[in-house]
Amino acid sequence: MRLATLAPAKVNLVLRVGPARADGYHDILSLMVPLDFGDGVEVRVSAGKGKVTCRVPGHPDLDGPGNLAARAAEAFRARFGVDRGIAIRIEKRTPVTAGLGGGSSDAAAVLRCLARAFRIRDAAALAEVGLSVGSDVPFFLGPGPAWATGRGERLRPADVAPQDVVLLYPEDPALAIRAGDAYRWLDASRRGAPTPPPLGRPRGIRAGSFRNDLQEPCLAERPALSPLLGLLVGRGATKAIMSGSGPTVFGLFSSRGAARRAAAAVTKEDVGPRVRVIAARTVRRQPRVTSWRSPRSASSRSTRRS
Ligand SMILES: C[C@](O)(CO)[C@H](O)COP(=O)(O)OP(=O)(O)OC[C@H]1O[C@@H](n2ccc(N)nc2=O)[C@H](O)[C@@H]1O
Ligand SMILES: Nc1ncnc2c1ncn2[C@@H]1O[C@H](COP(=O)(O)OP(=O)(O)OP(=O)(O)O)[C@@H](O)[C@H]1O
Repeated sequence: MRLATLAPAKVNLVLRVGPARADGYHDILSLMVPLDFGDGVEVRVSAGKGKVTCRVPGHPDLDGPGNLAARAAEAFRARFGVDRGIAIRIEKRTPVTAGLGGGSSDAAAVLRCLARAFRIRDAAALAEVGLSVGSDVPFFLGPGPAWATGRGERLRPADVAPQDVVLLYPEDPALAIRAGDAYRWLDASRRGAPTPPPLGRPRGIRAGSFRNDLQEPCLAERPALSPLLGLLVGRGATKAIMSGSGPTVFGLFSSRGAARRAAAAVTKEDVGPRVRVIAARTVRRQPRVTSWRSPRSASSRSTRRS
């Protein structure tokens, strides 16, 4: 059986971060929204016993068992007692280590495909498997925009009208930021400072309240990101913030046309040759899974949508 879906990138419109917990993670309050671009993920389930394999054409560093998508498939097999072979192929379009949740989304896409293939309807068990792979994975298993609390695994759907955004992703590896470092820098910046106010609860969805607590410490460590935020505002963004643990920054625009014009107006002279500019839109729903069965096992419906 062959299944395919899109693994959307995400932005955090709000990311508030509490103090470090005893387990090393932080409680967050985040408004997470999928985008209309991302990776293509294909999963082939063999008829008999087999291994998990993972290929990412053009990204040999992401091939193999260490890929979050492969780890999700292994965790799925262990949790649901599956021993069939699973071959994963990822068409990588989302920038890597960008703060756009690419790896987590690939992992969730594989879990969505496998849940469909093995008729798993226990959403809580699937979310647990996802969380064992990463804090952002449960969000990508959900239906769409959501307020995330806890480590990111407690989700409440949010009604977010499509937002037009321009992303600026600096490709220079010296600017990459690992999520653990971003949280550590925040903790260090808060040492000796007054205790931050409690995280509060999900609130109304207003551009004025969009903010990211990881931004300030990340800009202190990566000063080259500050001009990118200024540039987005200079090109008409109503607000510009960093996504997740960065280094991607994004600006919000009043329409798709305004976002496209702003993206086209950002030149290499403005940002240098190594900043990728992407005009995108937030979406209300995660993409669907499509499946094909081999002719022998096919029922009367050869292509179905969930
Ligand atoms: C920055 C965000 O992308 C916002 O959505 C997420 O909080 C990070 O999610 P992720 O990349 O899936 O992160 P994980 O792989 O679970 O964790 C990587 C590291 O980030 C830190 N981490 C992550 C999530 C969280 N709520 N608190 C943390 O302190 C921990 O040091 C952890 O070891
Ligand atoms: N399928 C995958 N796609 C991208 N990165 C992956 C994948 N599998 C493993 N990785 C590794 O995971 C790390 C984080 O990559 P990813 O692109 O998910 O970061 P991110 O966008 O910053 O994530 P987040 O926003 O969830 O913190 C990278 O070091 C990368 O090598």
